[in-house]
Formats: sequence, C-alpha cells, structure tokens
Amino acid sequence: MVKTQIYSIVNYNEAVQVMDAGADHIGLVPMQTGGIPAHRVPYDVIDKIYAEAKRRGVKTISIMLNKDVEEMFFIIKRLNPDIVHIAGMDYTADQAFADRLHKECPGTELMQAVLVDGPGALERAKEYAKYCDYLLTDTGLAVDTGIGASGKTHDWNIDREIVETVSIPVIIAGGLGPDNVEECIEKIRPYGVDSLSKTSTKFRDGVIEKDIPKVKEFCEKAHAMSEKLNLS
Ligand SMILES: O=C(O)c1ccccc1NCC(=O)[C@H](O)[C@H](O)COP(=O)(O)O
Repeated sequence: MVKTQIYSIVNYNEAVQVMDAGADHIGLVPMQTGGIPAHRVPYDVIDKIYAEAKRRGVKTISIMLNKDVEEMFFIIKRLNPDIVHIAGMDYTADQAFADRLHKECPGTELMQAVLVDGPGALERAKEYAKYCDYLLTDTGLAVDTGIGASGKTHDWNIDREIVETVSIPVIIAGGLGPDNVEECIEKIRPYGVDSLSKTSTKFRDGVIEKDIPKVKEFCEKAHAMSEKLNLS
C-alpha cells in the first residue's frame, strides 16, 4: 500500500484527526532556528503527538530546516522521531551524518529531500540513496525557505526515473492533493505520497490548519489507487 504522509501538524488534536483520517506518516516542524515560525511545534506537544502516533503504528517525522548539525542531533535525541527529514537549502545530509545518526540515534531513520529542479536531480538522488533510508522528492520555493511547502508540482518524469533507479523508498511531495494524488501514483508508483498545502487552510498571518475532509480524501484516494494497481 502506498504510504500517505501528511505535513505540517501543529497541535495534538489536529494530529489525532489526521491519523483518524488515514495518514500513515505524520510530519511536523519542531522548534528550531529555521522554518516558518507559525509551523514550529514545542517539544512537550510533540512528545504527546509522537506517543499517540507510536501507539497507533503511525510513523513520526521531524523536519530540519536549519544547517546546525549539533542542533539537529539535540532535537533528534530529545524527540526520538521515527524519521528525521533534512530539507534545509543550506545543509544536505552526508555519509558522516548518516553514520552518526545510526550510531547515536538507532531508532531514527534518515530522509533527505531531493530538490527536483531538472535532470540533475537524478544524480543527486543516486548519491543520497547510498546512505539515506528514504528520499523525498520535492519542489523548491525560495532560497531561504527550505526544500518544500511550495504547493507546486514539478516534472514527475524525473521522479519516475528516480523511483525506477534507486533501491530505497521514495516519497513524492510538491503540490499534491486530492485532485492529483491518483494520477501521481499511477504515473510514478512511489513508496509514498506527501501533502501539505492542498490539505491545509492557510490564514493571512501565516497560521496553518489541516483541512481534515481534504486529508481524508487524499488518504482514501491514495490507498484506493494503490489497491487498484496492486502496489504493496
Ligand atoms: O512544514 C513546513 O513548514 C515546511 C517548510 C519548508 C519545507 C518543507 C516543509 N514541510 C515538509 C514538506 O516537505 C512538505 O510536506 C512538502 O514540501 C509538501 O508541500 P506542499 O507542496 O505544500 O504539499
């Protein structure tokens, strides 16, 4: 079954509703020196969200949008997510980061965002796949906002090539919602699909809230399409 990954959770009630709606992975932005301020979640709230997710078997993801490796390790050790997602424009996880993560944080897997901005993305994906546990292919918005949260799709032919080339799970992100998730799965046949903007309501002050009926529709369509295509 294709995994559904839902970003950006901002509080406990929302996390519970997103999991009830069918999310297999939930992602959020822990308090840190990078990222959009309105999305950052305090550690005590994350503890409660992750405990409930672990009870349900839902995978928990902490995204890192900064470039300070020591800060990242502090956060990973404090929160113990199932997956750490590296998505800052100024830092890319390397072999040394992966080795340290697997040694010091054995319960946490590594997901590196791949900016799909042209054919060069395939070469980067091949390199990251040597030491990462997952790749997340995504669209960039601006140099200072990290890889992702753009609400925009990119050239899915490149994602398909990446999925067909690397031997680790690939999650597709960038402008996915209930309107195009089936087409994306049919074309790319990825391990997972991710949604932020199209399953959220964004307010003028930057505050974001999950739109639960849209999350449900996204998850149901993704799961139904993966059953139709017999994707394990
Ligand atoms: O969650 C955020 O605030 C965030 C900020 C900057 C980069 C990524 C971020 N979130 C995680 C993701 O990778 C998104 O879920 C992904 O980019 C999809 O976003 P969208 O295109 O808006 O569906």
